[in-house]
Amino acid sequence: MFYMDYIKDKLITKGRPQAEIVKRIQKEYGDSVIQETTLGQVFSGMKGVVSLLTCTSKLDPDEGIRFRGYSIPELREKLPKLSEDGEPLPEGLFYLMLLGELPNDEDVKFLSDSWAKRAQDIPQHAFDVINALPKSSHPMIQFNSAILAMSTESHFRRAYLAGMDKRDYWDPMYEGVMDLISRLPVIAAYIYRRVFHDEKYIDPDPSLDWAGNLAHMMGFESEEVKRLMRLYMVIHADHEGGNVSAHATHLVGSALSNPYYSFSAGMNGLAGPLHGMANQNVMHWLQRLMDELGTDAPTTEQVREYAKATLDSGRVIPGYGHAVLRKTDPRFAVQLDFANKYIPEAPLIKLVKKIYDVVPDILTETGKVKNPWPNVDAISGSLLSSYGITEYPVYTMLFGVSRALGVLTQLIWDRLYGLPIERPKSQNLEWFKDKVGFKE
Ligand SMILES: CC(=O)SCCNC(=O)CCNC(=O)[C@H](O)C(C)(C)COP(=O)(O)OP(=O)(O)OC[C@H]1O[C@@H](n2cnc3c(N)ncnc32)[C@H](O)[C@@H]1OP(=O)(O)O
Ligand SMILES: O=C([O-])CC(=O)C(=O)O
Repeated sequence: MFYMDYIKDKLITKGRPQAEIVKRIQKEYGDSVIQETTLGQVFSGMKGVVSLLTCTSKLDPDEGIRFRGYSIPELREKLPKLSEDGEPLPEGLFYLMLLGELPNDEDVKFLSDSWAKRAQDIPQHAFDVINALPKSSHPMIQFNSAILAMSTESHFRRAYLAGMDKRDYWDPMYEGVMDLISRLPVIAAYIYRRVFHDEKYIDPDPSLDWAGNLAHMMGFESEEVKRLMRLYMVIHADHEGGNVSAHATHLVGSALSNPYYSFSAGMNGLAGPLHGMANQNVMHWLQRLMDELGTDAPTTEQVREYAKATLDSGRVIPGYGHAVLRKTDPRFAVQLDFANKYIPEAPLIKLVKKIYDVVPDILTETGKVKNPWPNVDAISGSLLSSYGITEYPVYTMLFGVSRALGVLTQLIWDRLYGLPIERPKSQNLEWFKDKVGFKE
């Protein structure tokens, strides 16, 4: 057993009975049919196939994400903040996802302090690995290389090799997850300053909260940027279990890979243009539009033509569409609210709104896009950029720092539940043809 803090104590008190339920339900109801699966679902990326047990958050196609039952507007109201007009602290969301209950100010302070302390012990070789890469390599390459390099510190790997009882795996997993989450902002800020600010690094300030400290280490001292960073870190944290980064983390973790290996797998998925990298691609798409038209305030007709040209050339419009959502993403809506409140005149925000007016109709006209509405990525980069974080290539990395909160919390719960290795069945094309009676 590792050092017992009160959060761990609460976790195991809640976790043991839940683990018992998982075992019992599997034993008593293992043969119950819960769903039928169509060939269309398999061939369209397993959409709608219920095949994962995830407790941290749940996605409704119309309402969007709820974290342990709480929507984003509810979180903004109920989670601890540093000031009345501030945004909720990501520490509080982590607490909620881990324990299923709302934290108080002391809980959040405990996590801020604990993460600040754990962030001090990053092994030098994690920075050496980053420095060995060309600065021109994408920040996600540098970020993920550092994550893998830090796996030398894995408590889980050591405990496993030492022959730990499998019922206790959650414990070193918790320790590794806490270390990893605490260290990601330091790594991300280091990469940002290395690539874009002449290697002029800024030391962490342990008196700051986790997201505030990230803004500080990146070189942004204003309360406004810190507030935005807290919001960004909260809204990107989790999107139930089936999205690529969450699923990849869970899948690799199911082989009892340590949290660093598991999270690294998730980050490789986040770096794909249809997932987290869409936030950077939105900015390229907007930039090209402004360059081609020579204005940051195009007309409706100009945006329509530009969007149509994108579709005609066989590309997707980044920031629009979703595999599950069927309405405007509430994460888009909350960022738009934020922008309307604080920076309504920012040219990029006006452009985002113009695109929102035009693109859904164009996507609907294709007759095939299931969700023509904007997702989180349609605005996040424009918001960051309007606040001075103008370097697009770091946006997915910032998304990754936030995503750690949800997917790594779930990894602790995976080990608490005692979930086995994941191994779905695959079949070749002949099998599917036979199954449905397909004739050539
Ligand atoms: C944090 C996140 O990961 S949010 C998502 C970020 N990704 C993006 O914004 C990229 C743009 N969006 C997309 O590519 C898609 O909407 C995805 C990847 C998000 C979802 O994909 P799917 O679930 O397969 O979407 P859907 O079932 O609606 O796709 C049907 C067709 O519409 C197309 N389509 C979907 N969204 C778009 C779009 N934004 N622009 C153009 N075409 C689109 C698909 O490419 C597909 O075309 P095809 O039949 O010729 O292959
Ligand atoms: O849910 C998804 O598939 C993609 C997404 O929006 C996320 O992971 O945040």
